[in-house]
Amino acid sequence: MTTPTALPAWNALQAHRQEIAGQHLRDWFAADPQRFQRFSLRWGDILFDYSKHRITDKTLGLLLQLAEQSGLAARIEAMFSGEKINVTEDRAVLHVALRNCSDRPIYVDGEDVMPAVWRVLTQMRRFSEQVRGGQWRGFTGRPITDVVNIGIGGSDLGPRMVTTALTPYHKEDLRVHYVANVDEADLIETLKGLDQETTLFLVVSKTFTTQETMTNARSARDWLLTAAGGDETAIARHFVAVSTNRHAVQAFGIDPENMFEFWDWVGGRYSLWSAVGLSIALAVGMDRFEELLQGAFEMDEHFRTTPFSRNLPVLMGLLGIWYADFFGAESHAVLPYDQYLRHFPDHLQQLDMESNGKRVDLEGRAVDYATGPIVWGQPGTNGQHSFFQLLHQGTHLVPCDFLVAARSHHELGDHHRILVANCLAQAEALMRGRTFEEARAELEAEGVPEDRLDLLAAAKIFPGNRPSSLFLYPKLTPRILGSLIACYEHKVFVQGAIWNVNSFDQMGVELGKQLARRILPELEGGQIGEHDASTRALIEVYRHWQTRP
Ligand SMILES: O=P(O)(O)OC[C@H]1O[C@H](O)[C@H](O)[C@@H](O)[C@@H]1O
Repeated sequence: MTTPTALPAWNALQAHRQEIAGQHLRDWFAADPQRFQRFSLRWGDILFDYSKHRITDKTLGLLLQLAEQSGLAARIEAMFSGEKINVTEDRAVLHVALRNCSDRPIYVDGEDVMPAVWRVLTQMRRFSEQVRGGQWRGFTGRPITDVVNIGIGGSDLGPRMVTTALTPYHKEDLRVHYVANVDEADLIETLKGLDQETTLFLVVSKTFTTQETMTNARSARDWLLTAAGGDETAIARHFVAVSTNRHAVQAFGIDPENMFEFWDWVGGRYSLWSAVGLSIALAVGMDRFEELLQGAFEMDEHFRTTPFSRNLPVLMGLLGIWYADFFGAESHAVLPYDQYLRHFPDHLQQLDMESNGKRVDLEGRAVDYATGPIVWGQPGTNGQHSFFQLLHQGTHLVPCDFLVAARSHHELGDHHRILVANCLAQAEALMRGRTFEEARAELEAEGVPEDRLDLLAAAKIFPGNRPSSLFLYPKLTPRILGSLIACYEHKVFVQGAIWNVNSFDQMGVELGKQLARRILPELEGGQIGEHDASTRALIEVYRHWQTRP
């Protein structure tokens, strides 16, 4: 596999970057009435506007060449056909199989995985219908009113984000909660007001060894048993597990009958489509969950079969590379103008940063180009009243993604119109900016005294030329949401393929875990082992403060 910087298109892009250095998006728009038509894409019910990017036809041509030269097409084919592209863990990467709504078989090691996928989907349907229909009863015979998903990382963020996004579709008398943090405050605050007799726990962990999840699950089990008078048979009515590790599930005391399986070819941050999404199915019902899968499947088909020049995730991926590697942009903001998508940036942080936050390539060589960006964001309009200042006038270039629905799930005065107006206005302002002359003229018209005009006008300059994409769709339905999430997954794939990194392992999370295992007994009073002076002193002070009243 070639390092991207050695590809002819990479050098050409570097030269081209210099070529367009002094040029401004507002002039490009003024000179070309067709700019929006040329740089936007209508895919089903999703409109993707990428005309407010620092690109010309030539830029796009070169970026597409980069994709071709890097062998992206073969990489896509390798993923969809079950090749073990996660080379360090020697695993296939097949979240696409979880939403394969076609009758195409998908093979891993010569075995079609689809029958197992369908079996678990059927199990999820049966179980969620029982719980939602009130037939599944707690240990005293009462129906379930509250579901608590215990999991962290991919076993939390995806399901939490989707469940929140689909709030308008929830069954009203079944509440779904999420506990992730090992900080006891998370579990304690969640359990406040819940009733042991009517609470169902989903212990969700791919490995079933994650310290935070196991600790929370044990405390939840104790909480249940206190109310059940220590009767362990109650556990079967109140605990189900979602995992790849049957053995550990049994060892924890959860009946294998109550286990929902998934497989090592599903990465944690790509797992919401599997039984890891059980909390989603409980909240919105299995029909809606399957609509979510359908939306993702449609995006998969688009990604797999559409020429790169009209391929949504490919375009997104290439635009990200353009800024990360040729403009030095270090971060990427995701700004959903949708309160229900408030956890979308959190999910994308894990998806993108755990996938492409890598410093060695597929051959183990340290890379000398930028890889995955720092992803961050908040729902609009809230962000406008805090960090948008920096987006507009700061010294950093931050490419932004705006997401907004044309219609709300509610009708309340002109709220939604105001929301949309703000979203479009922010993208426009970032792009066009405001010149010194414009600012000065406005101030003059407002009657600002002559001696303050220059100073104020200087402060009111917006350089503009700041890039953004915008997704517009009719309404946030399960299907649209499925397509959007899958689109971001594939965008991450495209970038990882071009950067020549393994987007599917996460070695960077291990070292801290190992050291925490060493430090834990030292905090409990054991002998303090080898540490740097800082860590040792912190352990000592911690221990000292345990003895203070
Ligand atoms: O699902 P689990 O095995 O409990 O893993 C939960 C999370 O923890 C790990 O540290 C990984 O970094 C994540 O990718 C994973 O999603």
